[in-house]
Amino acid sequence: MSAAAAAKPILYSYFRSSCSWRVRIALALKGISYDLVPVNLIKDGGQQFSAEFKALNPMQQVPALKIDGITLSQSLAIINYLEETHPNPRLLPQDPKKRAQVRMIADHIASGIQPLQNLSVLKQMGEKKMEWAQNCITSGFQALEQILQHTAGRYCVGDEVSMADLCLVPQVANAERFKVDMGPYPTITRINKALLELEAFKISHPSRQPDTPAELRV
Ligand SMILES: N[C@@H](CCC(=O)N[C@@H](CS)C(=O)NCC(=O)O)C(=O)O
Repeated sequence: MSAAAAAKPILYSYFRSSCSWRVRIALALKGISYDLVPVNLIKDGGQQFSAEFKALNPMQQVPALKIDGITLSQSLAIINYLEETHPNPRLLPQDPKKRAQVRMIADHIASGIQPLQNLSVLKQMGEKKMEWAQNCITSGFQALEQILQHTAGRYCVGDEVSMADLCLVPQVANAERFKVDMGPYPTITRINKALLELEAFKISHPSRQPDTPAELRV
C-alpha cells in the first residue's frame, strides 16, 4: 500500500453544512476514522473561497474528502466511493428497485432541494432569504412526503438505513433552521426522529463537531 493510500482520510467540513453532515454520517456508519479540517463558510468572508481550499475543490463548497491518494468533492460521489470501498454496512440496497428508490430520494434532496437554498443562493436573496428557503424546502417536502408513502418502512426505503436517510436528516435540520412548519410532513418527521436515535447520526450531528461554536454545543 502506498503512503497516500495508507494515510487517514481528511474531511473538509463545516459543522452546519448539510452536505458535510451526509458524509460524516457515512464515515460514522462505516466506522472509518478520519481527521477533520473545519472550513468556516462565514468567517473571513468564507474560507471556502481561499486559494488553498479552491485547489482542493474548485467549486468552493464543502465537503471535500482526501482519501486513498485522491481528493473528492460532491457528497454523493464521496458516499458512493465509501460504499464501494467499505461495503459494510451497505447504504444501497441489493434489490435494484429499492436501490433506484434510494437514489431517487437522495437526488430529490441533493439536486432538487438543497442547491436552491444553499448559502450562495441565499446571499443573492437579501431580505427574501427566509421566505425563499421556506418555499424551496416546502415544495420539495410536499413531494417527498408523497414519495415516502410508497417507499418507507422504518426509514426512507424499507427498514434499512440507506443513502436516502443520509440526505434526509440534514435536510430536515435545514428546514428547522429556516422555521419550516413540519406539521404537514408526518412521515418525514417520523423517519427523521428514528434516524436521530442512531449513534452515527448523533456523533456526526452539527452540535457535536470540533468547529461547533460553544453556544450551539449540546
Ligand atoms: N452538490 C454538492 C453541494 C455542496 C454544497 O452546496 N455545499 C455547501 C454547504 S452544504 C457550501 O459549501 N456552500 C458554500 C457557499 O455557498 O458559498 C454536494 O453534495 O457536496
